[in-house]
Amino acid sequence: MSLWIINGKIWNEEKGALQACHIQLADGVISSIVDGSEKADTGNAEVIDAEGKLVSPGFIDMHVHLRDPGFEHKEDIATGSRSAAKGGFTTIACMPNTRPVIDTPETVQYVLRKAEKEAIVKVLPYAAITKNELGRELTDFAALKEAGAIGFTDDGVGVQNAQMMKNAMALAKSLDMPVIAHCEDDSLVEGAWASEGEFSRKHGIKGIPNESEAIHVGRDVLLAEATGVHYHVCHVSTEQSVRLIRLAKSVGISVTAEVCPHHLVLSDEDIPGLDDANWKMNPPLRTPRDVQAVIQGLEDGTIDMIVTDHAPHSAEEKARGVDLAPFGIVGFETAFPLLYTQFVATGKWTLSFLLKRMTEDPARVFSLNTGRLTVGAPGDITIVDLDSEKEVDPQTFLSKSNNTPFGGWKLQGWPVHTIVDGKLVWSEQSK
Ligand SMILES: NC(=O)N[C@@H](CC(=O)O)C(=O)O
Ligand SMILES: [Zn+2]
Ligand SMILES: [Zn+2]
Repeated sequence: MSLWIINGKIWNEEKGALQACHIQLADGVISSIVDGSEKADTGNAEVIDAEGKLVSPGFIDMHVHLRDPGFEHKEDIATGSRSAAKGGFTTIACMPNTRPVIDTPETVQYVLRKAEKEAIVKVLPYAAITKNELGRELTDFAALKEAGAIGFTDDGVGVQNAQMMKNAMALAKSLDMPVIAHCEDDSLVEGAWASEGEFSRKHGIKGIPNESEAIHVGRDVLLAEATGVHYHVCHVSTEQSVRLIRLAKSVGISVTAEVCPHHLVLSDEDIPGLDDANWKMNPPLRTPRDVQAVIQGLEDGTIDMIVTDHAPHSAEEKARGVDLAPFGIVGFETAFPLLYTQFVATGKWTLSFLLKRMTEDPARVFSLNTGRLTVGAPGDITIVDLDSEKEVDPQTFLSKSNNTPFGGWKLQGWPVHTIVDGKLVWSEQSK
């Protein structure tokens, strides 16, 4: 079976421009790329007429929450994967803060088997650093790796004990596996949900200080230096963290980092008030100065990639009020149009800059065999209508949850087809 994508446009790096082309996919891989001025010999193959739309490597999201097992009222592997496909993602890496926590080989296998049966995109599971993410006892890293985990993280909470983190890093290093860290010192955060800044001052509420994140980043880059592990920082949100990662990279420490669309686009000063928990996420929206610093960090290569941290929660849970509602927002179905509209359509970034942070760079950092459009590469492709403009309507999300602060935003550049291993898995027309 072969599939042709005709009349699309791919980014040509040398020319710094989009170039017309036809792409053939066969046996799951990209089998030929033909210049758009030539005629594609499609024979009796299935054909997608991309009509001048962007043909990109499928987006890769190395930080997502699929909530399966245990919290399937928020999301499950099937719906999470459909939501991802609609956002143009073809590979997603899911976090272990499920119930049970993904801390045994059996649970890793559960995720992989269910993904094999029900997911329409590639799902890569992380396993927990500590049992039940309680920070007390390391999991069996060797067995978890053997079962198919791609890295270790206690995302959702920070590893509070430095010796525990150092032991985890040494063990991960011996297995050639990365440690992925949610950086948060609990003692500095207690009871707060918004950042220390204009918003917390105006409303007279306790703020989360920037050091709560950066103190772990500083500790961990030193531990990464001591152990030699590949250390990856989750959802970087502060100026201080960016500074520490930049310094660590400059002295050759093996550190990489990610940032979320919401931390690039929103600050605490955008939070409308105290009655909408769709503005509550972890890390919190920081000050405009931090937003500028994470943008700068991404632009100068300190931060390697963009991830959504897709964190679905039910409407009922989010309606409990800002103090009681869980932290987190969904991200798959708004990520690309949000960043395209804010940074590419405004001329701040080139299209290729954005695409690389969502394709090539995560693939490079996590050694994934995908993320590029070359003959022989897996047929993971996203087709985007860069001209289409649409309002974000959370009610139309394929995710089970619709906890987003971006409802009603008018955005440009919506994915229209998603192809995984040469197979069309989602189309705008099919909804
Ligand atoms: N980001 C969030 O606000 N929430 C995440 C946990 C996490 O990513 O730390 C969740 O699991 O809901
Ligand atoms: Zn986290
Ligand atoms: Zn997360």
